Amino acid sequence: MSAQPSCNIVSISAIEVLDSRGNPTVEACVVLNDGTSGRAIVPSGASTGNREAVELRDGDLGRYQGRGVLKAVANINDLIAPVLIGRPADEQRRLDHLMCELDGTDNKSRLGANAILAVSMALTRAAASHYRQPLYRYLGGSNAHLLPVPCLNVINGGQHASNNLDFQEFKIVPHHAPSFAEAIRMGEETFHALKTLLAERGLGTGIGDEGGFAPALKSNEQAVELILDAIEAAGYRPGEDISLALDPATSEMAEGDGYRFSRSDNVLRTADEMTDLWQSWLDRYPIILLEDPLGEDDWAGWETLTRRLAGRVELVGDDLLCTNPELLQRAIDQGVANSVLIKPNQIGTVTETLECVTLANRHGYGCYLSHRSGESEDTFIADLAVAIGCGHMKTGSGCRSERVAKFNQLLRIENELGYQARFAGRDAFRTRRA
Ligand SMILES: C=C(OP(=O)(O)O)C(=O)O
Ligand SMILES: [Mg+2]
Repeated sequence: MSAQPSCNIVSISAIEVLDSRGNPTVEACVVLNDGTSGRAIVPSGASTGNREAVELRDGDLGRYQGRGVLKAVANINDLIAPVLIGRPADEQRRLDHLMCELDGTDNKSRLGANAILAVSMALTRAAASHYRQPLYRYLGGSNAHLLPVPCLNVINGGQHASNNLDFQEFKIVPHHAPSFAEAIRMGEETFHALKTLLAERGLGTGIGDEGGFAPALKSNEQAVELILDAIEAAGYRPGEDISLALDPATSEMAEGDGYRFSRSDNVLRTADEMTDLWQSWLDRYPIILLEDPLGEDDWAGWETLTRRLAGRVELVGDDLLCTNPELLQRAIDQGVANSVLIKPNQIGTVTETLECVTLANRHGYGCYLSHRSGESEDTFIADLAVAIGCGHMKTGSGCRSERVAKFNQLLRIENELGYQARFAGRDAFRTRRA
């Protein structure tokens, strides 16, 4: 029997590249002694949670209005590379741990979560390439077979558009499909039907950061009603074939103890009034997932909301939980939410992302995988979705290449898996109490 050739790291390098908003971000490249390599680009959020790991920006260097990432790039080239070179790339947990130790802070503010994650993801890719395995199989093993339900963000508001919608994401969820490919087709047909309908009604068809339309509308409700009309116009049944998911990103609306809808009616609502509002929306509309229905500091409000609504809808903590196992443990202990949003750059390593997924699985919480509003052509999260079998993911809408890249990667994976592939469907969504 021949010995397995080693996969020692021979070089790690980084450069500044651009994200989908035209802002700089970090790309890392890891090369191994067998000649294989891995490359990864980190994304960037706009409506970020306060407890996210720190994205290091240059701030005062006069480039890109302070948004440059040359410090993060230098941290990879000068600080991380010397520590990791010579070590085996398939020791992901050890290497991620070493980077965290080298950083030495609770929130990765010294090296930058953007620096650490770029290397962490590039290491995974390099190791997968060394073992000649697709990324989803290297990460997920032989059980990686479940294709996620795509949640397409077809109307953008909040921090992702400069219109008058308070809520950030209005998504369609094509769950009644035999395959991922068919679900994407249903989603894109509805997206195009929505474009036609907006144009017919004299509404704008320009798009927001995540590729959804960003029209000026009378109310948040009107966005939902337009989408329901579009689903029917495309020939599908709202709630049966295609349901709705919302991310109102309410941390952005928090004011004192309440939430101000400053873009529409300007009313300040209490947490209880917000919960009443969501309950009335659940009564009226086929919504199966609500993300950040209350703000990141409103744990008391979340407890009540979870008691009232977790039996009816998936309640996802994004800003509240920040892909952070410690915050997720608190949610589990307090009976808050029944699902966690998974964004690798909120926590900063592949290892800690997988730890958060494991914790969620152990306690019956859903894992809802997510892109960021500032994305790139990197498709790591598409493979990650299949690897962890999370069953549902959001990655924007189908007219921006950085979002389409993820759909296309999932189409490739489904095709490659052939008869082994299974589409998650509606069962992927939690409707149970925490
Ligand atoms: C994807 C999101 O937006 P951002 O990347 O701006 O945080 C979100 O809030 O879920
Ligand atoms: Mg969110």
